[in-house]
Amino acid sequence: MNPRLHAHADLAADQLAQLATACLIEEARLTPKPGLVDSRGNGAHLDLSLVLMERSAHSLTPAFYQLAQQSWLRPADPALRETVGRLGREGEAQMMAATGGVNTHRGALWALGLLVSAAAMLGGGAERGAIARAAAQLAQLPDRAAPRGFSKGLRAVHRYRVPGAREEAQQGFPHVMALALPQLHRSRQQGAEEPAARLDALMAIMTSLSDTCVLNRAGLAGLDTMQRGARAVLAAGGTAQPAGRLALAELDAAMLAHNASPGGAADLLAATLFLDRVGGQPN
Ligand SMILES: CC(C)(COP(=O)(O)OP(=O)(O)OC[C@H]1O[C@@H](n2cnc3c(N)ncnc32)[C@H](O[C@H]2O[C@H](COP(=O)(O)OP(=O)(O)OP(=O)(O)O)[C@@H](O)[C@H]2O)[C@@H]1O)[C@@H](O)C(=O)NCCC(=O)NCCS
Ligand SMILES: Nc1ncnc2[nH]cnc12
Repeated sequence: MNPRLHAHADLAADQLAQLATACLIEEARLTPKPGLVDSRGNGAHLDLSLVLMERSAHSLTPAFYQLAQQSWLRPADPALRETVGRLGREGEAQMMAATGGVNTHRGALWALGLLVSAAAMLGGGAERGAIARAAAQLAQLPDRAAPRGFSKGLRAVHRYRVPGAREEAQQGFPHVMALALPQLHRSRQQGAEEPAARLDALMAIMTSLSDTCVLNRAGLAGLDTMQRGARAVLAAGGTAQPAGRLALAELDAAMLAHNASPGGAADLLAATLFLDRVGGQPN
């Protein structure tokens, strides 16, 4: 690469990494989220806190930067997939070191890592649909260096025969593209303040996601509670409306009663905030 292009790629990689980190922090701070860590407290989690989530988000900035830099203007091929897999695993190790071994953002690193790579593959200026499709192409490629073995997500995917984090990415992030982004833009257009529009986008994801975090902690009953509760919030006019706010409080109480936390949905909200800002005009 010539030196000027190199400098441009470095700057763009830095911007993508800072944006991805900011989206993680904005997701974590958004309040009130049902069952999740937010500015009020730890939700259904004993080992997580807002301070830890923010430390974790910052620990991932170098990984996002490396992912963007190494993916700059490259095609989705097995060589890039293996590089992205290696950088993802290194990023996860950094995150675990920063949190003392607590899994804060594994799913978020997966989703945002692929999207950061995809945005860089397309040279930084692509529209969000193209970025999601490029991320899906990467996710569909085999990573020969990936260790095989047990994960809590895979256990839920097999036990309940549902799609998990892998499938969400391989399908081009349908919960982000078809549900959360349209809801975010609709709520803004209807006059909702930004936090309410973001909470509505989270609700849109929760109406249909098979969140393996919820399944592992609370089974199909917990997942049903999450999906029905999120639908009730949106049917009541969303979180900008008093009735929607009441339905959200009921959903929070129900999630806590199930000891359930929609960590996968929270990751996809961060991905939504990223694509909202990186991928062009509202659709
Ligand atoms: C593909 C990987 C994400 C691995 O996925 P897998 O399903 O095999 O394994 P998990 O370790 O369970 O991670 C999946 C995480 O994805 C989030 N998630 C869940 N459901 C969905 C869904 N339907 N769609 C999208 N995303 C989803 C979720 O992440 C959040 O929850 C985490 C907390 O989870 P956990 O520790 O299980 O839960 P707790 O209840 O807190 O635990 P206890 O208190 O009970 O102990 C938190 O991290 C959130 O982020 C799932 O956990 C991916 O890791 C992978 O293969 N990476 C390889 C490297 C690579 O190729 N990277 C490329 C891009 S960088
Ligand atoms: N706010 C949050 N609370 C709990 N788990 C999460 N995973 C990602 N964001 C989260």
